[in-house]
Amino acid sequence: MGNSAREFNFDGLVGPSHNYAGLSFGNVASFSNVKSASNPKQAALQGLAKMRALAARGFAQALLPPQDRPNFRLLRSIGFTGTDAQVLAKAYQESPVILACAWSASPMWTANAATVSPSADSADGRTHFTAANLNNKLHRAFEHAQSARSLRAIFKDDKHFAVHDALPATPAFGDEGAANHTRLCASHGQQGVELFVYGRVEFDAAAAAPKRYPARQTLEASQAVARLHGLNSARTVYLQQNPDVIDQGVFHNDVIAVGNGNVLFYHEQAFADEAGGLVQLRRAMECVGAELNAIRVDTKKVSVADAVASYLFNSQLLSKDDGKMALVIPQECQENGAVASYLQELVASGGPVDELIHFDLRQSMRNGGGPACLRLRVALTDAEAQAMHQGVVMTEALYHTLVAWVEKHYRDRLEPADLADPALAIEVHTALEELSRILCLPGLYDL
Ligand SMILES: N=C(N)NCCC[C@H](NC(=O)CCC(=O)O)C(=O)O
Repeated sequence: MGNSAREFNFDGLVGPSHNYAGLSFGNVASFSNVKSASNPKQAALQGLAKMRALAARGFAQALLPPQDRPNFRLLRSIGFTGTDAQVLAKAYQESPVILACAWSASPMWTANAATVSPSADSADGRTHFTAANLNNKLHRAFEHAQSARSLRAIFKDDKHFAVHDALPATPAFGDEGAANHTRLCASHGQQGVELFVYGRVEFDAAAAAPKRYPARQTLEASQAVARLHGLNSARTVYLQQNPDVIDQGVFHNDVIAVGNGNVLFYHEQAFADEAGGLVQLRRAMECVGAELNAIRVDTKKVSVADAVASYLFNSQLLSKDDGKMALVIPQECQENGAVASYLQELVASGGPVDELIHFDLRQSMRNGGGPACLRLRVALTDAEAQAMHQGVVMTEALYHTLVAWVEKHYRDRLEPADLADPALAIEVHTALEELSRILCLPGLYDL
C-alpha cells in the first residue's frame, strides 16, 4: 500500500453511432433532444479535445474505447431474423426505439462503466472494479459485458487489479457505477472514505423514493459493490439522494455533487438528510486522518433547475500540483447567469478551487452527459500505472492518430432513419477493428 498515487481519468471515446434517441426517461436533456440530428464526428472531436487539453496540463489522462454497435445479438434475441440488413430493416419498421437502443453510443459516459476502489481502500491491496449493470435502461443494460472486457484488457495484471462482473441484472441491484460513488481522502494514495449515494432501497417499503422519475441506484447494489471490493465499513458511507431532486432531473448523484481529495462540492438539496450525512462523512474522514471540506451551494444562489440545465456539479474537480483544485465545467455553466456569477464567487473565495477550465461538450450535453459523465476515475500508484496497458494513455501522438481516425470513419450527421442503414453497421465495424489496432488491444472486441 504505497501512499503516492495519481488519479487517472479514463474518458469515453465517443463511438461512431452517437445519436439522440430520447432513451433515458428522467434525464431531461435526453428527452428534450429526442430525434434531433446528431454529429458523431463533432462529438468525438469535442471529447478528444478535452482529453488532450487536460493531458497537456499534466493531468493523468487515458481513454476507454467505444463499444461495438449495433448490438445484433440483442436484435436477434428478440426475434428479428435474416441478414444483418434485414434485421435492421425489420427493427426499424416494427420498433425504431429498440433499434436505437441497439445502436446507442451510451458507453461514452464512462462514469457509468464501473465503480472503482483504489488499492489503498481494499482489503487485498488491489484496485477493484465492478462493471455497472445499468439495468434501469434497456440501451445501457447490455454495456456491462464489454465494459468488463475492456477493463480486463487494460487492467489485466491480477496481482494489482480485480475486475468483477456486473451485479445480477434485476431491479434490486440497480447499479450505475461511479456516477453514484465518490471518494474522499487526504491524498489519492492514502486510505480514503468511499461514499455511495443511492436513490432507493429495494427491501424497505417505508424508505422514501422519487415519485415521477426512476431511482436508478439501490442501497443493496452499493452495499454489494463495497463487499466485492473488500471495503472497510468504518471508511464506507451510504447516503440517500434526495428523492425530490431525482424528480427534478437529477438522475445520477454526479449531477448534483462531486468530490475530490477532502472536498465535497454539493448542492444544498443533494441529499435526503444533509446534516446527518455530513456527520457520518466527518466521522469516517477522521478514521483516515483527513478533515472534510464541504462546499455547499445554496438554492438561493443556484436553483436545482439551474444546476440541471448547466451541469455545474457534473464538473471534474482535479487536484493540481500546487495543492489547489481546478473545476472542469461545460460551457453551459458560463451561459447560465446564476451559475456564472456563483463560479466567479467560488474562485475568488480563497477556498480550494481557484481555477475554472471550460469545454464545449455540447454533443454529449444534449444527451445529458457533462465532463464528469465522460470520465471514470482510477487512482493508481506508480507500480499500478506501469502495470496497466499503456496503449490507452493519452499523448499528443495518440490524440493526432485518433483525430485522423475519427475524420476517416465518422459521419457528421445521424438521424433516426440512418439507423436502418446497413452501410453504417459496416462503417462502425471497420472503424473499431482499426481502433483495436491503434490501441494495441487485439482481442478488445468479440467481433
Ligand atoms: N451522469 C452520468 N454519469 N452519466 C450521464 C449519462 C447520460 C445517459 N444518456 C443517455 O443514455 C441518452 C441516450 C439517448 O437518449 O439517446 C443516461 O441517461 O444514462
